[in-house]
Amino acid sequence: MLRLTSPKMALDGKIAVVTGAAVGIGEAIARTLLQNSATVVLLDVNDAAGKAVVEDVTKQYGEDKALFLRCNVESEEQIKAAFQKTVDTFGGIDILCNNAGILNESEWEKTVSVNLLGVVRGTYVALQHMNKLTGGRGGVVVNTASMAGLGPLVSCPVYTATKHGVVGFTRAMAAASAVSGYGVRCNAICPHFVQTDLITNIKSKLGQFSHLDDATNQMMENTGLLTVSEVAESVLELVMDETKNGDVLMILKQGKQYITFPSMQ
Ligand SMILES: NC(=O)c1ccc[n+]([C@@H]2O[C@H](COP(=O)([O-])OP(=O)(O)OC[C@H]3O[C@@H](n4cnc5c(N)ncnc54)[C@H](O)[C@@H]3O)[C@@H](O)[C@H]2O)c1
Ligand SMILES: CCCCC[C@H](O)CC\C=C/C=C/C=C/[C@@H](O)[C@@H](O)CCCC(=O)O
Repeated sequence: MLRLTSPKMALDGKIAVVTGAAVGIGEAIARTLLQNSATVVLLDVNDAAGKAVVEDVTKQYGEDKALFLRCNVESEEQIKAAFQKTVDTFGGIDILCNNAGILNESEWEKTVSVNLLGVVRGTYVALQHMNKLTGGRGGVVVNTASMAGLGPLVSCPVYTATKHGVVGFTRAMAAASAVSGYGVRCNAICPHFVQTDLITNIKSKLGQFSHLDDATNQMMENTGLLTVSEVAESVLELVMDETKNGDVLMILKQGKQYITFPSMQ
């Protein structure tokens, strides 16, 4: 295939928004998209860390390639403002990575609000800008689910529910978009355990299920930990491969695999 640009230029001119981008998987996603020439807007509630990432990547990729905006994905108002600022500043949105997420089985309603409702809010507001039927130029949404979106994590029933919801919402949105002609692809990643802040001090996050932390820790020991870069590379694959819509990519230490779901026909 004749490449008109180098692979690293593949996202030149594309505008990406990444939620939960200040640290962890989201930061790695943002950096990987920047490495591939996208312009990236980083959204997070951690101002200090988010601004530090932008300061660092600006040295590497130049001015006007990255912007941090404080945005709590629990707030539709803040999401609308951040996305409008993105469009006003850079001219549109081509890529959305709904990545922000927490694990807290005590504050389980907050976990639902961030992990599931935040993905719905982000997708619906982004569609107002990306949908070809309403003046957008199409694009792709990649949602960060989890292996806990494919099977139960015994110590985190609500977290598990949110991630199952992200997988189901992603697949349904992909189908709705394809049938409606929105021109927006929707995919999800399901990583196993990744070395980030989210998996530190697990016992303190399990609430009434804290007595089950041994089971989870044992699973973690058995499987090993993914790096954030390994996860970000999978997000890049789903962004770049325009054949991917409604796809769910499971990411394990020993490799990655697209999930096949039972046919509804
Ligand atoms: N670490 C893992 O083992 C693992 C595995 C699979 C999936 N995930 C998922 O990956 C995503 C990122 O998690 P991580 O491991 O990088 O965690 P992390 O705690 O290192 O980073 C999460 C980021 O999201 C931000 N955030 C939290 N609540 C927010 C909100 N309301 N609005 C905006 N930003 C918010 C945090 O400030 C932080 O910067 C989450 O959705 C998580 O469920 C994590
Ligand atoms: C308490 C830590 C929470 C980390 C949450 C992250 O999203 C990472 C989730 C990682 C692994 C989840 C594994 C879920 C496994 C279940 O699907 C189940 O199949 C496991 C049953 C035991 C087994 O079959 O090995």
